[in-house]
Amino acid sequence: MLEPAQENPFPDSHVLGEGPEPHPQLQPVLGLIGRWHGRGSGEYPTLEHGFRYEQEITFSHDGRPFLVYESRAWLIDDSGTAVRPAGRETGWWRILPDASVEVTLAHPTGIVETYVGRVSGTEIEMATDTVGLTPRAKEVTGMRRRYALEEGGLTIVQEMAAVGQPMQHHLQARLFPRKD
Ligand code: HEM
Repeated sequence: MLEPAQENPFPDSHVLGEGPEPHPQLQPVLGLIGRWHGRGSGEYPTLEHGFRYEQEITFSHDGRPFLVYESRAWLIDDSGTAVRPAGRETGWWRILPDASVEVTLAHPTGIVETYVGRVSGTEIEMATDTVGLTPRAKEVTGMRRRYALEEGGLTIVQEMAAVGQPMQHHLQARLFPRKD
């Protein structure tokens, strides 16, 4: 019997120039690949107070035409001290030959979203196509996201329709590349 491979021969990479060659379809989103870290703030009309957070995102790839996406956020107080973990999500960003994107995201809050969108230059806009909810998840009916690479950073803005409220602002953040 053959010995099993000791190492996965198809590793992910979040560093351009290391690991597999990025698939040519990833050309429009190469600038996203890497690790990002920064701060944001959020609000929603059902919440008494707005909030501030830090966020870490990793975009990686394994040579196929999709990005592996993971995001973690934690709330911070006015002095910047970490308070508690907050939004966390993971998923896949399929990049199609016409620079359209199809994204699937899963959340620990019982929510699964699919998005459709488009890359235009250094900007990606997407909106939910479907939202799946487990029986006790909060009622989220739609989300819109905009990711923009500008001035060496990544700006993210998210709008949400949820808990009986129409589509409106929930989050905005500005992230910068991490060196590790
Ligand atoms: C950076 C990511 C995110 C952060 C830091 C964040 C933070 C928050 C905070 C602090 C609250 C107030 C309730 C609480 O204290 O937990 C909240 C409420 C909520 N968030 Fe977010 N959120 C994030 C992403 C998302 C995403 C991706 C969704 C939907 C898929 C979402 C949906 C909601 C909903 C439905 C509520 C409840 C509103 C209510 O019941 O009044 N959030 N969020």
